[in-house]
Amino acid sequence: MIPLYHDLTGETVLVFGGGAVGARKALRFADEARVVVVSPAFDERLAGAASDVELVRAAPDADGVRDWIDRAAPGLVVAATNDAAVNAAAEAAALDAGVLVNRTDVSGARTAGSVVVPATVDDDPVRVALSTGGASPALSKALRERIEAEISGAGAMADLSGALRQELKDRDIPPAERREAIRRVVRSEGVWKALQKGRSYGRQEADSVIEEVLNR
Ligand SMILES: C[C@@]1(CC(=O)O)c2cc3[nH]c(cc4nc(cc5[nH]c(cc(n2)[C@H]1CCC(=O)O)[C@@](C)(CC(=O)O)[C@@H]5CCC(=O)O)C(CC(=O)O)=C4CCC(=O)O)c(CCC(=O)O)c3CC(=O)O
Ligand SMILES: NC(=O)C1=CN([C@@H]2O[C@H](COP(=O)(O)OP(=O)(O)OC[C@H]3O[C@@H](n4cnc5c(N)ncnc54)[C@H](O)[C@@H]3O)[C@@H](O)[C@H]2O)C=CC1
Repeated sequence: MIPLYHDLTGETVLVFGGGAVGARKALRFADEARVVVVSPAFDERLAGAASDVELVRAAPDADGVRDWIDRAAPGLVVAATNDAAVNAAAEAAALDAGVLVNRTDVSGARTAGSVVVPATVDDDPVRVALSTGGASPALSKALRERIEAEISGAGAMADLSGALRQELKDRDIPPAERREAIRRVVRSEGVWKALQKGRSYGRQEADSVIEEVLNR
């Protein structure tokens, strides 16, 4: 499996099963996509939340699942019921329709078009995705918690170094120096520390790192 980042803006994600797992996936995808959950019952996190998730009370059988996929024209189907036959039908129908599918009740062998949801750490615009290839989701979660602590502040660093990188380009600094300067900024403990106090402190510290490289 090759990890890719997929923009689901403007797409529909169709989730079968509104239990704990269906709810978790639905709320995750609702950050970006339109989400529809089809299920006879809903986890309280879905039922309670005044969220953007559309709840449809129904318990389609294998054929019904196919109809739902045809009508909703989703970009991604999530099979998260506690009925393996319904999940299998959702997977088959999605693959027939050329739609990506996340089967939540199986690990291991995947077919083309089937996707796994990784554990993620988000510090916008930085995003880490982590998978164990389905071997141990609990380990994905544990590693995610470690990485969360490890990369705290990465979003601010991405914003700052992204801006500096553009400024150096605009100043026509030769590529080799530009790269060296940016590489030093993102590795500088001083800049990371200063950024915790605020962007302008980080900026000041980064400027001195950059000047040191440019004045060599
Ligand atoms: C294959 C995959 C398919 C998919 O869902 O995409 C899948 C499958 C299964 N998960 C199961 C169980 C658990 N899943 C979690 C947690 C997460 N599971 C997630 C992803 C994935 N789970 C995909 C592989 C990811 C990878 O490659 O590592 C995460 C990362 C993302 C998310 O779901 O949001 C999220 C952590 C999010 C976070 O916190 O960051 C926990 C931990 C807990 O609940 O504390 C447990 C209980 C402990 C355990 O069993 O490990 C079972 C057995 C069910 C049963 O026993 O009946 C199956 C089916 C099977 O194994 O057959
Ligand atoms: N991928 C993951 O991270 C994990 C996956 N699982 C697997 O995911 C599945 C779901 O787990 P939970 O949410 O904990 O179970 P759950 O029992 O809490 O939820 C299942 C939901 O599916 C609904 N449902 C039943 N028949 C349906 C149908 N025909 N159409 C639509 N919805 C239907 C039920 O009403 C219920 O709301 C289980 O099979 C489990 O093995 C479990 C834990 C983690």
